[in-house]
Amino acid sequence: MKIIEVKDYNEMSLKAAEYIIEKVINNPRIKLGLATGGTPVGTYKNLIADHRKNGTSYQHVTTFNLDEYIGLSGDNQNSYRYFMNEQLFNHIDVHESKTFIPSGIVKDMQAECLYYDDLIEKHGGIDLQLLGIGQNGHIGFNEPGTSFRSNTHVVQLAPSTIQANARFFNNIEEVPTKAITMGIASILRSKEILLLVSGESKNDAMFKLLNGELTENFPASALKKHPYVTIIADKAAVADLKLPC
Ligand SMILES: O=P(O)(O)OC[C@H]1O[C@](O)(CO)[C@@H](O)[C@@H]1O
Repeated sequence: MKIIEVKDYNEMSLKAAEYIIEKVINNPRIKLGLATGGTPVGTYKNLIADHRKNGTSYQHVTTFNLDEYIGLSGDNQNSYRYFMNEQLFNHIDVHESKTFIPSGIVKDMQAECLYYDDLIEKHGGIDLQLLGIGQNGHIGFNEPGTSFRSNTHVVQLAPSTIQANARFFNNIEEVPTKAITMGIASILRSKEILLLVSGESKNDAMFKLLNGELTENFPASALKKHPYVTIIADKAAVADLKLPC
């Protein structure tokens, strides 16, 4: 794992955007794996600013998001489809038909899970997967205890995740308790992974990621098995941690 330490959230967001832009310029047909949550918002802002200023085009780019809440349709303001439209897709020239997010409202969720992994595979796989990390080490919505062999699946969200994500809802009761997420194996099939980590609240997760063992009790530790992982972490996230040189 390569670790890039930066000053703060803004620098992390800028560096991450530069990283992605370079990949898009080098491969205009790139398949990007995208994430939601607070962490990538600044990165998306920088991608939009660059698109407006320098004209980086996403016309031929295909995107796959990690996860979606069960029960929320795309026009629900708390759905991840809505989030992605608002935070990125509506502001760049990506084709809507090339932006994929698992559906949280179809009747047959098992079929949707199989379909999503299949869809990614049919597109030749994800070239670059952007990730955030939960305080409990979740990646996507893969909570502690998730099998490293998991493909896209339906999950029961951990109380700590519901609590952490309640800030986006009117009250905690509105936070869905289930989600559909790419599994750990689905994520690890990406050719390259870019993990963003910011803030003191992620310090403990960073410590476990760098110093802890490979264990399904800490989902992000699966990233140790991947040959091409870059982490961009800010000072608060790595404070007092010994970083490998
Ligand atoms: O970026 P945040 O809001 O801290 O969330 C961390 C992770 O948890 C999730 O919100 C749950 O999937 C991810 O989207 C995100 O990467």
